[in-house]
Amino acid sequence: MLRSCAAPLRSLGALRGPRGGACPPLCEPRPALRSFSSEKVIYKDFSIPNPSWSKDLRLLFDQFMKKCEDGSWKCLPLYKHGSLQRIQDFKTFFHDPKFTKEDVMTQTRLFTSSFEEGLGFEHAMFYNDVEKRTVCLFQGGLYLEGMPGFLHGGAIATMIDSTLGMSALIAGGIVMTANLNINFKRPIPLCSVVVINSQVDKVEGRKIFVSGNVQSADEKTLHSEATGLFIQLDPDKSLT
Ligand SMILES: CCCCCCCCCCCC(=O)SCCNC(=O)CCNC(=O)[C@H](O)C(C)(C)COP(=O)(O)OP(=O)(O)OC[C@H]1O[C@@H](n2cnc3c(N)ncnc32)[C@H](O)[C@@H]1OP(=O)(O)O
Repeated sequence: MLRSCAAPLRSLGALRGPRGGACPPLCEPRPALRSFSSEKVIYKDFSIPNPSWSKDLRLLFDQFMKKCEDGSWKCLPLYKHGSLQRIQDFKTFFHDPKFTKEDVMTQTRLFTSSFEEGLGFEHAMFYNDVEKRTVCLFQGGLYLEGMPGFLHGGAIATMIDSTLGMSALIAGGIVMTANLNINFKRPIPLCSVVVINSQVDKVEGRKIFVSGNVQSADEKTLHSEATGLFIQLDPDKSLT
């Protein structure tokens, strides 16, 4: 029997905005309670400003929060373990305890949320349902260095994958990246703030085509352009 795992993110209650009641005032911690087996664990939402955020990042964040007020944009929560419902969906349909045991699963962390404050991927994501666009505000920290003083290409690719992936995830439920193409056009200085834009271009069956770019906060520099193909997972197929 085909089990549907393609519930759009919005119907899973993971999107939040001031009107929706889930986005609390700026700069307040937004803890979430998740139960894992019989254990209750408190998770912190990492998409809120912290002291490592530069003025530019705070300014952009505030601008996007303002856009959330009329409901056109939603801020997306970021936990060390990813979107809670998505985790459960993936686990239900695709996690194989043969490869990763339950006790190990309790210790995992979402890659982009695994650095200490300010040293890694400081970011916040916003989504516009009408335009099918996801925007990520990203400040890459000191531990993401590639060439001296600049961000590592892999770190840039990670955030592009995450942002384009979020667009695909919202459109198609549980997806994985099948293909990601990036043209790196200008390097990104460490600790600077960039805006990653992404939108769903086309959906063909289980294939979700997404494109995007990375721009400086003042929109004067185009750092990268990217396209991605994300595949909606088939619950009748094993991943391994
Ligand atoms: C900040 C925190 C936020 C958190 C936000 C998090 C967002 C998530 C972003 C991170 C996601 C990742 O990095 S995921 C990690 C990296 N990705 C992976 O490890 C995936 C490894 N690959 C796979 O497991 C598999 O190839 C799949 C699941 C992608 C597809 O396998 P499948 O389900 O068997 O599908 P399959 O039948 O092969 O293909 C379905 C259709 O897609 C086409 N297709 C498949 N692959 C390709 C391809 N590379 N290029 C072109 N076309 C392709 C096929 O031709 C077919 O077309 P047609 O015949 O139907 O026309």
